[in-house]
Amino acid sequence: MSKSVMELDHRDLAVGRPYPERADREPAVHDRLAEYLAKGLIQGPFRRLRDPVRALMPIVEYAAAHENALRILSDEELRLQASAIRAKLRNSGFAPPLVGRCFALVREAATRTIGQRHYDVQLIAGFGLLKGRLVEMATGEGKTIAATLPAATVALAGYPVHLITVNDYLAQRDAGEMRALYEFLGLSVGAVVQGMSRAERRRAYASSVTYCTNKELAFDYLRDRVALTHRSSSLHLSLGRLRGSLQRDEDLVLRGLYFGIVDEADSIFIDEARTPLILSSSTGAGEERLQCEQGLRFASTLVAGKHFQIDLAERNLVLTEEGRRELGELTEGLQGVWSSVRAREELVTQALTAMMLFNRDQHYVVIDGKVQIVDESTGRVMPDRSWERGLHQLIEVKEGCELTDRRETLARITYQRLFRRYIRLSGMTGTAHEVAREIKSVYGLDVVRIPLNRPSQRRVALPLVCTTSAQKLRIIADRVERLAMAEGRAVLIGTRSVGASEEISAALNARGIAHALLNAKQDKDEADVVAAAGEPARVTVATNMAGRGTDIRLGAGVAARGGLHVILTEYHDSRRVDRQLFGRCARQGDPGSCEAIVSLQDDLFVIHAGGMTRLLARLVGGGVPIPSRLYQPLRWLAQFQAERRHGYVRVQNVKQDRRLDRVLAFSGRGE
Ligand SMILES: Nc1ncnc2c1ncn2[C@@H]1O[C@H](COP(=O)(O)OP(=O)(O)OP(=O)(O)O)[C@@H](O)[C@H]1O
Repeated sequence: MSKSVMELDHRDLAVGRPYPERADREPAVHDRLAEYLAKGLIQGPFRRLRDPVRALMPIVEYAAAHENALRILSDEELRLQASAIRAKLRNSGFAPPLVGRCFALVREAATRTIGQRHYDVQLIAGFGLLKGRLVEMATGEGKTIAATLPAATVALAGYPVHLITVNDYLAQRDAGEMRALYEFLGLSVGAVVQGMSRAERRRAYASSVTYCTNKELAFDYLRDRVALTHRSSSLHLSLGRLRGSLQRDEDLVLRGLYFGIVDEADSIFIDEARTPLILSSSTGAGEERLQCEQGLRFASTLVAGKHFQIDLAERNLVLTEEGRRELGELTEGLQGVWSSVRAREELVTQALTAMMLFNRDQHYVVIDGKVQIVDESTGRVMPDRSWERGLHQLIEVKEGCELTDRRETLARITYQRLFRRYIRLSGMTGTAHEVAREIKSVYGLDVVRIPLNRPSQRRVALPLVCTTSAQKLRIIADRVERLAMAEGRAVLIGTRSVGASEEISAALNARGIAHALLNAKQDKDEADVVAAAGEPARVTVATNMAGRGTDIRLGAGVAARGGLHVILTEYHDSRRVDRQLFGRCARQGDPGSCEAIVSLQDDLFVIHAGGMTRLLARLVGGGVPIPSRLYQPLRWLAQFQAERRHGYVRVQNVKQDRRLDRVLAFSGRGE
């Protein structure tokens, strides 16, 4: 039976293969049965007695034992300690007493370089990460610094470490803020972000610790897979390297998948795991523009409900029998793609999808005459990505843009499969327990909840549910006027789409309320906008770009006035994402408050709980909303339905992956 991630010790990291990664095989049925029985019969009765946090606590004592001795050393002597511990880690592995000593060293180095001393709870979290757990640390509890403990320990032992996060801003910020610490210990740091050349990427991945995003990592890995498949086998790779004939540096960018620490792990493991990553190459636009224009023209003559059915919740669209007949008549006598029944139905279905299911400033933005996809979970544009099967070109024609070339798939992978290939994987997030079961079954990671460093002072107000969007905008503007203008607090308003952020911005402008806007279209000054968001009377309107990971520091006097106030203007498909937005306030024991001001016209309610929403709208009429728990069942139902649908897509993704795996194994190809 293959070892689980938790059972590995440092020797497992020292695999001698040229491109180390874990073989990604489904466990055999008898192995799964044995594991199930062992858990149920042996561990089951004692489960309640086992406290996963308690098992990690001894690390605090081990580290404390070295603290005084390290504190009196000069910088030079401390650096010598760091180089002395390298060989020990390499030879004796990650035994808790040695890890404790290493953590004490990193803690002392952090105090001297970045002016922050790891809290005890951060040592516990760091040890959990080193052991391959998914640690749940509440928002703002300092995951960035906690991750430096296992990252530096594994890097000192000589193995490459990847710190994977959700966007370029965070990858760059974290690498920049932690650089002095790593360099003090004799380690190098790299960051991989969009737009970097292969040589720059290779240099960054050659560093001891590399900060990167899930997307950059996945595409770099896919490119390596393609390069590797072009060689006859990994045997060839080893022989080539032995002979020195293989120019490894020319075609591979990564050094394999050793130790991966995934930040915002629920977002990457769950929310982003609905779409497989596809590496494609250009095949030339050719006749496409004309076809797309014809497709959109035919599509616009078809009638919803009669010629096609739309399912907004599933984001799905199908032609009816009548629609097919109508299309046959419309295209009668036409040549090329229109003469094939299958091809024309596919093209017109995609044209309808482009028209009905993809909205500008929600699913994409048009910047410099180009259609750019907006990632719904992070609120950011993804300039290198395009939709498949002609959809991207149809949207370009719909928006009157230049047509980009059609793409052909070269390789594909799901996040589920990619991350299982790390020899040791761990993760951290503020919001994991809702999805702990899925994370355990798909990635093999146990969730450990880390206690707070200081009690939270966050005040969560009851939600306010307005009847209409217009009423919602009015109430939000009132609230901002009172909290920011009159009381001088900092206010962050979170929206779900670029369009919604612009609507709120317009409503604030109409009242003369100065504010900063941060969305996929205005992301140039992101670091400056975030840096100023905690200043007195500052108002910031942002999409999810300012959701996860963003650390808003309070300006002078703001804490005394109540801290940052966060307004959520639309519930997300998942409660976890709502909690992430609320987590921007009241960090590290600061004061802060948050509330939801939403409307019965929000997409989440209309699409996923339409019946209940209409009923409530009738009952309430157009009255002034009062904060209430009354709407909780509506929120619960809508988010439950949305999550259930996303869960279904993820399961299908994993199944398709397994099917592809079997087919590719049969045909002898890698990916
Ligand atoms: N040990 C420490 N000493 C001093 N300041 C700290 C310490 N740990 C964290 N902080 C500060 O706390 C703030 C929050 O840290 P960080 O952004 O890493 O939290 P987080 O857990 O990643 O939050 P989120 O869940 O929102 O991503 C930062 O300003 C950071 O500098």
